[in-house]
Amino acid sequence: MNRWTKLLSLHRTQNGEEESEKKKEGQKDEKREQKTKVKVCFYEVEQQFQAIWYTLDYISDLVYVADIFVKVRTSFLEQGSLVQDISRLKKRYLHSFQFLLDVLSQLPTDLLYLNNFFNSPVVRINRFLRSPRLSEALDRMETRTAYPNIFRISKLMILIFVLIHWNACLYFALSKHIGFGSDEWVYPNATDSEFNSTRRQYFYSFWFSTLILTTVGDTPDPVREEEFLFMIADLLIAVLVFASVVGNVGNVIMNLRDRDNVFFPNHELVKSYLRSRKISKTLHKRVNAWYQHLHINKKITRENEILQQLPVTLQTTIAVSVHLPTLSKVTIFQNCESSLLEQLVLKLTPQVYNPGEYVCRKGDVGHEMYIIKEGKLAVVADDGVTQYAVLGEGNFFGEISILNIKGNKSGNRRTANIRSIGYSDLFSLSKEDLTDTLSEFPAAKQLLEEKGRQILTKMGMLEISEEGEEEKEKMEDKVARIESSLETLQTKLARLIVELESSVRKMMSRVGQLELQTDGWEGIVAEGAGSETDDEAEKKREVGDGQGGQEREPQEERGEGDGGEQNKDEEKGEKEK
Ligand SMILES: Nc1ncnc2c1ncn2[C@@H]1O[C@@H]2COP(=O)(O)O[C@H]2[C@H]1O
Repeated sequence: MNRWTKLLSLHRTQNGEEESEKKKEGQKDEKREQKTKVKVCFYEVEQQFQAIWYTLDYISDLVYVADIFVKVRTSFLEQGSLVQDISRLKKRYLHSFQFLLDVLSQLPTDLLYLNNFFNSPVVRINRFLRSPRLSEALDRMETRTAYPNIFRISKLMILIFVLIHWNACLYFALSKHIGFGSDEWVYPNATDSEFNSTRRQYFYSFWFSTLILTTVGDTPDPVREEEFLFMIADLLIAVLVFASVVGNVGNVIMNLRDRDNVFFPNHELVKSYLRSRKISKTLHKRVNAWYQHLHINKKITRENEILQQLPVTLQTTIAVSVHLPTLSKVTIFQNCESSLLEQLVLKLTPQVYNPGEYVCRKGDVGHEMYIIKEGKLAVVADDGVTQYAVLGEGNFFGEISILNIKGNKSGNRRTANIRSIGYSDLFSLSKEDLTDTLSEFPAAKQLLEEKGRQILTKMGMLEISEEGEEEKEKMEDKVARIESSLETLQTKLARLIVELESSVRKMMSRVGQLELQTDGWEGIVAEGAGSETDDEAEKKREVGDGQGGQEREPQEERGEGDGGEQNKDEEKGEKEK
């Protein structure tokens, strides 16, 4: 605060001194003095509102300092995860180029005011180093605003305005440097009462600058070299300004048209088609009325296409939040699982019908069913006048012809005419999508079929033949029998499994026992082999001879003999095991 008052008082005393000097010195000295004041273009404005200028300057400095704190605490993404650790954030910021710019922009260059030569706001030029941060902030705002086109145009206009303002200041400063009124190009003589006021000076300069930068008006021809240079630089900038204005405005218009084309079907295209095909006026009017209704009431019929740019989960969430109020009014969807709604919601196609238009006609092949979002529709007789029923918000229709209800005499044909009473907003759901979804949700399918059956019965279009009844009973019997035999099979299988398990256990224990028995045999067999006596060898030989004698025995006995050998082999095998 002290510094601020000191700076103020310093400035005031300097100004006071300058004022008195001005009075003392003559006309020649005045010109020299003007040259030093060129640094500040509209000097009087600066003098008159010094307090305001200083306050604004230091408020903006405070904002810059606050921004440094914000920047230090701004988290960043590292390998997809958000880093919020303060020490890491600090370290990152302190090592960044942004930090260097921020420090340089906050250097207290205002102290140079103390030097008479630098006594000009130009000493604060280092604050311009903050401009990348400003453009970053503007970019963020542009992505967040709900009106990006208006924002873009406003930003462009403000930038052009600032550019024209700076150019006006430069023009005035140059005029002052050359001498007011010294030729046609410069600012007219400031001593002239008409051009004396600061307001007039600013407005004239701004107007002059606008003429040059927008290249829309005739400006006096430059006379001096400085004037030529100024004009050349300005005209070059003007080309860029003009190009960016045209480009940006063009972009905005394109965006608006694109948005309209995505939101609503292209009216111009259909119009020219109708013209080229010489369509009758009444039909033309109906088409126009439909387009008008879409535009005026913001009925978007291409929601699915617009949302397609988003990931599926986001699409579903948005679609559910938009359409849930309608779907929750539909009786069949009221108590159903949320997953069914989620599956359905992306398959719904919005459709809008004009008053008196038929949504479907009796006898047509049904390809989709409809859910009423808004409006009223009538089930009408073929005369188009007699109304059987009126359907409203939350009702659905068109399901009978696509559900393949058993006994439906009309098959896949529409059972009634449905006509829109006023404008009506519907969701259509194709046969394929409905079948796909309902295959996973049999309860909803049953409800739909039940409702269809009720209507068909009322209309006497449901066929319940005796043959059909018998067939049904037979089928039910068969199903019951299959069920009971399945149950018996299941019990038998369970018993078998238990038996198998117990015999496996028994076998294992037997094998264990045999292993224990045969453990000591190897050693005994080896010993026996070594001490085999001549008598034993003799006995063996005799046995061998006996076997040879058996070969000569009759057939019946051979069988027994073989069996005896087989038993021995089995015993050997078991022992080996
Ligand atoms: N009396 C009625 N009341 C309500 N809705 C009906 C009536 N008659 C027919 N509909 C509906 O109108 C639809 C016409 O096409 P669908 O036959 O596919 O399915 C029909 C039913 O959903």
